[in-house]
Amino acid sequence: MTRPIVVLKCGGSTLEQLSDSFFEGLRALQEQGKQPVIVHGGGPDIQSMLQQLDIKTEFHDGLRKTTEPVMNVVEMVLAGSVNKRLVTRLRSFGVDAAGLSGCDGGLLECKPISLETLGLVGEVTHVTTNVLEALFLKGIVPVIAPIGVDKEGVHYNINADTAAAAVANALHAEQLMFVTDVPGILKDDKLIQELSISECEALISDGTIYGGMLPKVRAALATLNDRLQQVAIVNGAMKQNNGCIRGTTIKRSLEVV
Ligand SMILES: Nc1ncnc2c1ncn2[C@@H]1O[C@H](COP(=O)(O)OP(=O)(O)O)[C@@H](O)[C@H]1O
Ligand SMILES: CC(=O)N[C@@H](CCC(=O)OP(=O)(O)O)C(=O)O
Repeated sequence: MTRPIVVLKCGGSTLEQLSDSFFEGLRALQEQGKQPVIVHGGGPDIQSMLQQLDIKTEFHDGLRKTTEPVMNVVEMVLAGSVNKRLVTRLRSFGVDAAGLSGCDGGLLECKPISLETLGLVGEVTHVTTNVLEALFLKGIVPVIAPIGVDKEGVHYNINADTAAAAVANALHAEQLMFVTDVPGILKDDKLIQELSISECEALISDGTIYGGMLPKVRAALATLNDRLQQVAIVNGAMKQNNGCIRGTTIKRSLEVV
């Protein structure tokens, strides 16, 4: 029997600020018999490398238009430096972790969203979980860079929030948490602790939820199901209180405790 799966998406905005208690909390999860899986972003690191190389990029609806030269940088940064830095930090806290990208073991199969508008940006069509299951047997925490591969072997750039949601769905995760650089969903600078699906939709419509928060909330809404009744958005830099970080919980039904 596989342990209950907890998928944590660590945003590029927060990777360098992750608190010691975040890593201690992760170790505590393992000690409680849970199997953490990490999917990470790396938007700011990609941006800075593209600037150093003087390669221009543009965004459409929060997604980076990915030409071939951009893709080379995205893969180098995400599957290379960001992934390995995170694995090293986890291991320094006694969490046995191994890094992989969505190409390894055919983990994230994808197809282009729109070659014309977005270039090599992929949407996940299938998650091949074999390689993850092999790591689970050894109690290793997979650390996944959101690079996908299509049937022809072409590599794609996948938004890390949507990659995390696809992984959570495929693994029938018990918990999905988006770890980011804000305390949760804010309205007029105040944290909203709980939201229903319809309240989220209203906050998207009135522009309260915008930019980088949009793919997180959309991914959360797409992932809620009978098994996964709630999704959390939390700040990775905050000190945890008894393994628990306050943030926003998006609930399928507000009656769920
Ligand atoms: N209602 C909101 N509450 C909080 N943050 C929001 C909201 N709407 C948009 N944001 C933005 O979303 C950002 C988080 O998304 P992003 O920068 O993509 O982070 P990550 O790298 O963690 O995915 C916040 O820093 C904030 O600028
Ligand atoms: C298609 C697309 O936009 N991909 C993202 C992948 C990284 C990511 O999602 O990183 P964050 O979680 O830090 O935002 C990008 O190129 O920036």
